[in-house]
Amino acid sequence: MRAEKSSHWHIGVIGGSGLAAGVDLDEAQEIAVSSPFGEPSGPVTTGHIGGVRFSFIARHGAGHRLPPGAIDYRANIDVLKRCGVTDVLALSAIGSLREEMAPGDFVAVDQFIDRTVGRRNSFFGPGMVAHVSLADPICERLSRLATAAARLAGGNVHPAGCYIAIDGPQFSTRAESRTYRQWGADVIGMTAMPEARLAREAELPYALLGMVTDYDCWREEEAGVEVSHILEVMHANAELARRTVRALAASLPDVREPSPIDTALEHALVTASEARDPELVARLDAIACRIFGERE
Ligand SMILES: CSC[C@H]1O[C@H](OP(=O)(O)O)[C@H](O)[C@@H]1O
Ligand SMILES: Nc1ncnc2[nH]cnc12
Repeated sequence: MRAEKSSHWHIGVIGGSGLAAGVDLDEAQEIAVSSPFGEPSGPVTTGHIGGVRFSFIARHGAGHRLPPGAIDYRANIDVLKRCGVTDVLALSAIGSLREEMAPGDFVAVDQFIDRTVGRRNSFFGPGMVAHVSLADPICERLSRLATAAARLAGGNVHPAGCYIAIDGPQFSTRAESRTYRQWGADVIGMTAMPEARLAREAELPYALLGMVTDYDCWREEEAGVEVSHILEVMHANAELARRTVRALAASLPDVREPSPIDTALEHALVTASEARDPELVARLDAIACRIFGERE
């Protein structure tokens, strides 16, 4: 028998731009957790809301120190997993590529187009190869719960949307913005990839609530997006994000039923035992604890 996840929820919240102050947790404790994959964006704040455990990490670090390309997404996911997180809710500022997704709205992202390059996008590699499925990159259950919570908190929520991840740090050109619309992308950001890929490899159900801050630059008659505007919108909406997290805590079922994502690595590992790199396997002690805790 492989170790099962606990039947208690432990939600990891990744707070994006304008949300570094975190969520209000009871008996909050800040802990520095280290990762064999690198330097996480900062400490993890762990605590609870009404009996549900939450752990929070600020994606860009305290004071928004890190640009999207310098965030160690692997370390962030690894430390959340080490803290015992069962599910991850990511909160992000997003640009809208659709008229109907207006600034101030939430979008519960359900698909991605990944245009990022050169970011470390896997925990696996030579000596331990894994191919997880990413057809449905978002946990439908957590996304549904988060959507309902954001509505209860007073948000206008679009229940689906395709997020295109760009490297940045520059915003897009008008030609790119128009192209992404033609590709079927609904919203744009710089951080959800490889974050969502890595959460899947870590067997962590992942949902992304984006808060629309701008219309990027595809509306020809308007000036392109400016970061000062994005941060203004996010600061104005930070309380809505915090209320959403509280509403989520109140609405989670008492018992966390297992998710198929809890066993995403089950048939994904392809490297024969004798061909495995022991050093890499050791680094996977948290990410693949369910597998290696038993076999190695
Ligand atoms: C500060 S504006 C651009 C910045 O905001 C978004 O970050 P996050 O997803 O962490 O909220 C966007 O992806 C860019 O990194
Ligand atoms: N227009 C935009 N492009 C990329 N990332 C964003 N984050 C918020 N708005 C954005």
